Amino acid sequence: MAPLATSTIGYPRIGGNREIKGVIERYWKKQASQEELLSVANEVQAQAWKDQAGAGVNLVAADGTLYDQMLDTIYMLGIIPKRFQGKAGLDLLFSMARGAEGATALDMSKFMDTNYHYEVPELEPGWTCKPDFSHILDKVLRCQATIGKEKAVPMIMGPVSFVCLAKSLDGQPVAQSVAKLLPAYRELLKQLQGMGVPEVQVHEPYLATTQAEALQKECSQAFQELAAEGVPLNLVVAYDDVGETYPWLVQLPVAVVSLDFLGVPGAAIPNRTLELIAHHGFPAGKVLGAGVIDGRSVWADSGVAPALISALVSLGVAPGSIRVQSSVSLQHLPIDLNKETKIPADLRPRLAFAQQKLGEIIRVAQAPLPAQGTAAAGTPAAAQLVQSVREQHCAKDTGLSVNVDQLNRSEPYTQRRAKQIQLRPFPTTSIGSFPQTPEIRRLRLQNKKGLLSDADYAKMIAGHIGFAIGLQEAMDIDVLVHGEPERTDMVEYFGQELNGMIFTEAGWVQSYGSRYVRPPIICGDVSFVKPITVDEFAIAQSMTSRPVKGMLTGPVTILNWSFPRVDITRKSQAFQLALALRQEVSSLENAGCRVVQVDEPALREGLPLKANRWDGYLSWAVDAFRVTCTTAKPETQVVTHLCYSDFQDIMGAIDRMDADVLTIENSRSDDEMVRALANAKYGRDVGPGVYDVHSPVVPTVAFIKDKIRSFVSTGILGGDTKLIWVNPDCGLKTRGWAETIPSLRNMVQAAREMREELHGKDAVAECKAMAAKPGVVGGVRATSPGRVCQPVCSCCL
Ligand SMILES: Nc1nc2c(c(=O)[nH]1)N[C@@H](CNc1ccc(C(=O)N[C@@H](CCC(=O)N[C@@H](CCC(=O)N[C@@H](CCC(=O)O)C(=O)O)C(=O)O)C(=O)O)cc1)CN2
Ligand code: MET
Ligand SMILES: [Zn+2]
Repeated sequence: MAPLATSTIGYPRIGGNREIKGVIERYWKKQASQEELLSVANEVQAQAWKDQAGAGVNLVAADGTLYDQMLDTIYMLGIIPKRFQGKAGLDLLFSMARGAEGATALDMSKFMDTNYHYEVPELEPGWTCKPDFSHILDKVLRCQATIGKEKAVPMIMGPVSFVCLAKSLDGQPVAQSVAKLLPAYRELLKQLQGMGVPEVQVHEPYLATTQAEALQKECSQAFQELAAEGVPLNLVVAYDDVGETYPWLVQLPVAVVSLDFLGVPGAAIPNRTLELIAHHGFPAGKVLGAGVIDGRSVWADSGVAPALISALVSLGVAPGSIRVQSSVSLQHLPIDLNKETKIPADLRPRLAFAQQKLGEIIRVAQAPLPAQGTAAAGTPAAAQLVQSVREQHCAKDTGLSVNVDQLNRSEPYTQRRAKQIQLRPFPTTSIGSFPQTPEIRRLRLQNKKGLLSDADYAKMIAGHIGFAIGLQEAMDIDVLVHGEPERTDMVEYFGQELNGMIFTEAGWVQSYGSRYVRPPIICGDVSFVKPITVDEFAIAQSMTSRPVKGMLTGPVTILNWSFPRVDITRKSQAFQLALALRQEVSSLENAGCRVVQVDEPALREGLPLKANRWDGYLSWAVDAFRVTCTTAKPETQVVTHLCYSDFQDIMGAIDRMDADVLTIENSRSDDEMVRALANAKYGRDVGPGVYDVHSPVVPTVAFIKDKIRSFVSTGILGGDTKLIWVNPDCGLKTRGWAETIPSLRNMVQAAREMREELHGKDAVAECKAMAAKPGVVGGVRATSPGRVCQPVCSCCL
């Protein structure tokens, strides 16, 4: 029997040795010319296409980007916000991504439910489309020249997803905006057809969301028009099943429908794609792009892919119209397992990175097939088939349960808060990381290469911690951080220290632009080995009598930013992580830590794309966070940090986290979250970010004071403004000291002035009373056990 056809729908774009990062960062520093940049980029793309075609894939997506595919689409369509007009070429592209003099960057947002960020298009009032197809056409030409015309498939972001993932500032309905784009898309398709492409992939990831159920009219209209150009279209919907849209989606006038059969690795509720086909059938005459190789998981296929393909054939889909491909673009995976030298031998055969996934695609396409059509769609036999695939291949719950004590702190906030550190109004702090300077990175590299001993490395790190502490004291910050210099990354670092997780040496995955991560791999039952963060905390606390925060990454974020197991559920893994991190919280407490911060920036991105699965996710995700923290004594202040705003719709879950202090990214969302917290009558300490950490611009004192005033004006905390913390939006690791020092200094000054302005005499009296209490030395309380650390503001000294 002839093997099935094969295709790819996206591949890592960063280069086997992170060539794109290297050359772009040099270009930004004016150390590489435009010619060099483009020549490296072309070489990286050609290599990726050759790797895919060389592995035997029939149809290869002409992927490749310098920064982000959505940014490329914005550029291609020429939907340029006014503030960038007048710019062109790479200057325009990078200005939109990173901002320029007088023009703030486009917003960045999480792409679907991944740790990849895309540049958010802006549809300004009166926006127009002035397309420039030269780059995409050039890319397709190069791809054709590299692997042959019959294999090179252009890929574009579809018009519906483009509009729905954009910021619609003109208030126009989706249909109208899509209609405005269609002439440009049609023109592009016409030109591509002229180049003799076999088909065009139109990626519409948004159609995997619940919101897409309401977009039938928009999609029909769009695809009718696009199909009129005559070039075969491949509608690619990845990241989940298409749910309720399936019956009309498969009838759209496209030649190929590419679907994701796997969804999120480790999901408890199986992806419904097979079920939908078993129920409704798949239209004859169309090709099914069967995304059966898991593009989100580093685990090698354990048999689910051939089982899914066999099921499709049994359900009557003709083998001649099935294509084997990955469930989502392989961009979310590291490139090559062969680059790793330290993966345990027993694990290696069970893993597959992007390159190895290509081999799996080919193998599955060659596997023997059952007889066609033995279980007609819509019959009990079809349902039975789906059931059996599920039973064999779905993640299992380990039944790990947590008891009520582990879910609740011993005292409610109202009772425990008074036992925790008491600070002046508008206390200041930061989110954790300080600039990861080239010097720190160099130390780590030297240590890795064996040129710097572990002991010397630790000493140098201690020096950086000392610098951070001294600086914060000098700036009069209230609650200090050690600065996280020892961490490569907030998730990778924990992956290196916990049982059941391994990390890679070169397993880079693009997070945004030129910033990459090496997600750890959860490969067994996760458990605590020994304290992870205590040494650095203790060094920091020994240098100051002000409270230093213990700094942990929460269980949900570690899970969402790692490659999870696929044999047990995400929930089971989250609880394992929580029980391990819980011991870290205790270890910190035992070392004298009075404030523990448990970061959960990825809590929101883990939300399933289907709204009806939100409650299930939030229930275990928040429980896992609680299990981590409930071991804390009432006296210990638990802080959490969330970024990426937009929590209005999960306010109940945020409240249920029961953190004593909630710090949130805020400055780019116009206080939307602060208002939402105020409206929800959120009742615990909050620290909305007062300035954007993604920009090198130093915020002025006046700017920050305005921010604080705006928080107060929302009526948050029922007007009890003393519990409003003053902190930046997020960690400062990607910033330099040159802007960090003046920014923090202005932040402290702004807090000081606002304190005087709004709390005036009261605040001064309180500080004096506090200074008079036993244990307070020179305005700062000693840190002997049982005593509360309490810096007192300068007005009382
Ligand atoms: N996992 C994760 N996801 C996240 C975030 C996050 O912090 N972590 N934050 C949000 C934004 N995402 C981000 C992702 C990456 C970076 C980032 O700074 N990445 C660094 C890499 C960080 C790192 O691991 N650095 C290593 C250095 C690794 C390295 O490149 N070494 C060089 C040599 C060292 C050098 O010359 O710099 C080499 O081996 O060749 C270290 O600190 O030791 C980068 O791409 O530049 C920032 C934000 C959302 N998602
Ligand atoms: N503590 C972490 C930091 O400051 C939190 C980052 S959230 C992406 O970097
Ligand atoms: Zn953050």
